[in-house]
Amino acid sequence: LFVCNTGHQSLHNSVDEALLLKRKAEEVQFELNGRCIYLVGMMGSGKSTVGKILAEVLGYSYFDSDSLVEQAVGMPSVAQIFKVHSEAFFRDSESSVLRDLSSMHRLVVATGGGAVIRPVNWRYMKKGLSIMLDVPLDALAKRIAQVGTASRPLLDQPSADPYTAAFTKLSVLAEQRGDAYANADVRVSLEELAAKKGHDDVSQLTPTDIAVENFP
Ligand SMILES: Nc1ncnc2c1ncn2[C@@H]1O[C@H](COP(=O)(O)OP(=O)(O)O)[C@@H](O)[C@H]1O
Ligand SMILES: O=C(O)C1=C[C@@H](OP(=O)(O)O)[C@@H](O)[C@H](O)C1
Ligand SMILES: [Mg+2]
Repeated sequence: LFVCNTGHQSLHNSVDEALLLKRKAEEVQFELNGRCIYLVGMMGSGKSTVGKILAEVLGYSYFDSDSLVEQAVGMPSVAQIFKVHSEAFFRDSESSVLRDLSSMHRLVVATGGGAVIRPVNWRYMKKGLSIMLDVPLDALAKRIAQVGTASRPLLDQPSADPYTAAFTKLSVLAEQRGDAYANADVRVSLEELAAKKGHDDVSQLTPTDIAVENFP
C-alpha cells in the first residue's frame, strides 16, 4: 500500500519496512501537530528523495525549494539561474520561497544544501521541525558522480572527473557550513544508522531506512 516508486526504482525494500514507516508516521503526527518538516543537508544527502517519502507517509504536501525558485524566477534550472544571474540572486529568491512556505502547514520541504547559511532562513525554518541528513562525503560524491554535476553548479568543474570535482568542493563546503547545519533540531547520521543495522557501508541504507529515522 505504501510502496512508492520513483520511476524504475522501488524505494521500500519490503512490505514490513513500509508498515514500520507508516506506524512511526502515525506516532509522530500528534507531536508534529501540523508543523512543517524542513530537510537540510549537503548536496546529494537525499533531501529531495527522502522528503517525498516523508510527505507521502505523513499525508503532507511536498515541496522542493529549488523547484520553487525555478518557478519564481521563470527559469528551467538552478544551474541556469546561477549562470544568467548569480548565486546571490538565487539565495535571495531561496529566502523569499522559504519565507512564503513558513506561513503554511503540513508541508515537507526539501531545501537546497545552501539554505542553512543565511540566518534569516533559520527564522523561517524554526517555525517547523528541521532535520539534517548527515551523509559521509565520499558517499555524497559517489551519488553525485552517478548523476553528474551539471545540475549542481557549485560542483560543476568540467576539467575534473565528477567524483573528484564533487568530493573536493563538498569538503570545502562541509567545513564552511558545519556550524550552520548544527542548527537543525534533529540530526540523522547515516554512519550511525548503518552501524546500528549491521551494514558495513552507508550505501546499503535505502531511502526508507533513512525516512524511518527522521521520526524523532
Ligand atoms: N539512500 C540512498 N541511497 C542511494 N542513493 C540515494 C539515496 N538517497 C538519495 N540517493 C540518490 O542520490 C542523489 C541525490 O539525492 P537527492 O535526493 O537529489 O539529494 P539532495 O536533494 O539532498 O541533493 C540522487 O541521484 C538520489 O537518487
Ligand atoms: O548546497 C548548495 O549551495 C546548493 C544545493 C542545491 O540543492 P541540493 O542540495 O538539493 O542539491 C541547489 O540549491 C544549489 O545548486 C546550491
Ligand atoms: Mg534536492
